[in-house]
Amino acid sequence: MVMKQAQLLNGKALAQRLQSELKEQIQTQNQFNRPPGLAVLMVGDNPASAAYVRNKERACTNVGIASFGQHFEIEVTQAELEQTIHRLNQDERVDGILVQLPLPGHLDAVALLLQIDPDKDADGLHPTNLGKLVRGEQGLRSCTPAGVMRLLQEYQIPLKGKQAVVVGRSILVGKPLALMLLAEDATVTIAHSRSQNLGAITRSADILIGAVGRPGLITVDMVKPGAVVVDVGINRVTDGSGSSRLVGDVDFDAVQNVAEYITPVPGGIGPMTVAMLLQNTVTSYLQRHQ
Ligand SMILES: Nc1nc2c(c(=O)[nH]1)N[C@@H](CN(C=O)c1ccc(C(=O)N[C@@H](CCC(=O)O)C(=O)O)cc1)CN2
Ligand SMILES: [Mg+2]
Repeated sequence: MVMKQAQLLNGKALAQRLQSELKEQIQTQNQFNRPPGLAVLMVGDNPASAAYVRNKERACTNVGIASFGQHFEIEVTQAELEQTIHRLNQDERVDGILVQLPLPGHLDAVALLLQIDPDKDADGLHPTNLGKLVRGEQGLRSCTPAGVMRLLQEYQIPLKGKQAVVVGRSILVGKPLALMLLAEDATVTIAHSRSQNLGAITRSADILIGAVGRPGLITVDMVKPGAVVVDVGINRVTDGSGSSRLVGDVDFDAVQNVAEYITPVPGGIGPMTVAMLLQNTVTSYLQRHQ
């Protein structure tokens, strides 16, 4: 039997297009006599975080957003970081501030995010912006879930009345994504690594999102034929020969034979996260001048 392969939801291509559009928008509008500005705060030397921060800063340069990022030694105190955020809140050149997560254990990320001016909250993680999402009001939206929604929209995936299952309940992805799907009239279930009968839940999904951070969590028997499968997991795994590669939470090779659409890792939601961050920064830039 010839199996029909799923169509790829190409986040990398869409992210590149969105970046080109933002670049043009920034070049042609430039109405405030300065470029938009983004400050990425990074603590310590976690190699994955350092790579993401480099990605973000490179993307800023590409589209014409000025970077005001700072890298701190792992010993930095909560007070020092809070002072930096307060200074950036006051800095007129800065439209977006984000704290790269995760932070080392001695720092309180929740308390830190609370210090960011909600109008400069490029990651959409301040309680004010999360509260606006819960209430269905406009506000800055978290980048990874916003990237998922934008990619689904691009491929005109119908959401209204559909069963969406989000596996993962993080504040960065699972919870906000569930609310965004709900706002589009999907019927939403949040499951997680402790859910009983996970396979039975995921098999009910027309739209299945893997967002736990565990390689191979979503196996082919857990996917309804014809489902749209979005893989938010980004896991670096090392194979027997010692070389490492990135995989998501979904067993891509098997699942692509039953799904209708699927996101690859890499090249799916990761690049969309960066594109949404740039977009949020430009949105703040425009709104701060209104
Ligand atoms: N403050 C935040 N921290 C973290 C977030 C976030 O949105 N805000 N998300 C993740 C990491 N992340 C951004 O920070 C991120 C992860 C991956 C990518 C990406 O483009 N991945 C590429 C592959 C890159 C590679 O080869 O290593 C892809 O998937 O194609 C961008 C951003 C945790 N922390
Ligand atoms: Mg992310």
